[in-house]
Amino acid sequence: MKMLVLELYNYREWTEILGNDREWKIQLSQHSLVSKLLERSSQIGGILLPMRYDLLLIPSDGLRKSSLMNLLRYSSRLSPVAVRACLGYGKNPQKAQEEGYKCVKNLDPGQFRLDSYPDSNVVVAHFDLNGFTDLTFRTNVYDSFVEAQKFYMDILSTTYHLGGVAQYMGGDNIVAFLSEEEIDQVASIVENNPRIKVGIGVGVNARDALRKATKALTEIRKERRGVWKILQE
Ligand SMILES: Nc1nc2c(ncn2[C@@H]2O[C@H](COP(=O)(O)OP(=O)(O)OP(=O)(O)O)[C@@H](O)[C@H]2O)c(=O)[nH]1
Repeated sequence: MKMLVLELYNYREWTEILGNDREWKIQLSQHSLVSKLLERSSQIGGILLPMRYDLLLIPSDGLRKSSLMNLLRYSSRLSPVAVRACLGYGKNPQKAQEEGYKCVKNLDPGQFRLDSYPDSNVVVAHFDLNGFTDLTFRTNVYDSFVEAQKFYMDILSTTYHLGGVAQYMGGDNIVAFLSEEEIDQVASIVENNPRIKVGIGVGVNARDALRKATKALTEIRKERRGVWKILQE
């Protein structure tokens, strides 16, 4: 599996020159950059996973090298600091990003390294809590946010051990990128927990897999049965 690792070089030093009244400026800069790179990565069939905001990931199986190179040049124009990036390759998303980060740390600012590797199918597990919006026991916004974050931590730690990379997507939605070998393990996660359901998508690239995972979730809702569903075609 392939994972593009982007690093905003010397990001801490940049934040410090903004002075004490900086947090709003950092948030503005980060969300603006993520928004533009999300759009560009989706246009080429991928998705941006913001992670720490100074270290960002793009699942890259099924994406053209030329498209990734154009995206990186674009990111350099937008970023407040130099960008360096490397395409990592490994047996699962976690190993791929690990290899990518090892490579990035040896690059000069502004340098990109996109070696050629074979493509794998992209597997996305889209997890969702049942009845999240209509649970009346919650008394305020913050309780629902805390519940969603607890759910995120549960999924993050479970999929971590499967070599996955998870990202909170808003509401009660968590997506995890995994290798095809781990699909059966995902099903067992939800079979033991009636509160959650998962749609699994297998695609030629991240956007295709995400679309199928969301479609699988929608079908589970319609059928109102089953806690997991896999869509591959
Ligand atoms: N990122 C993302 N957020 C979503 C999606 N669908 C809904 N949301 C958000 O998640 C919240 C919960 O939506 P749902 O999961 O559909 O609501 P629910 O009450 O859990 O309904 P069921 O899942 O059918 O039990 C919504 O208020 C939205 O904020 C999605 O596909 N992706």
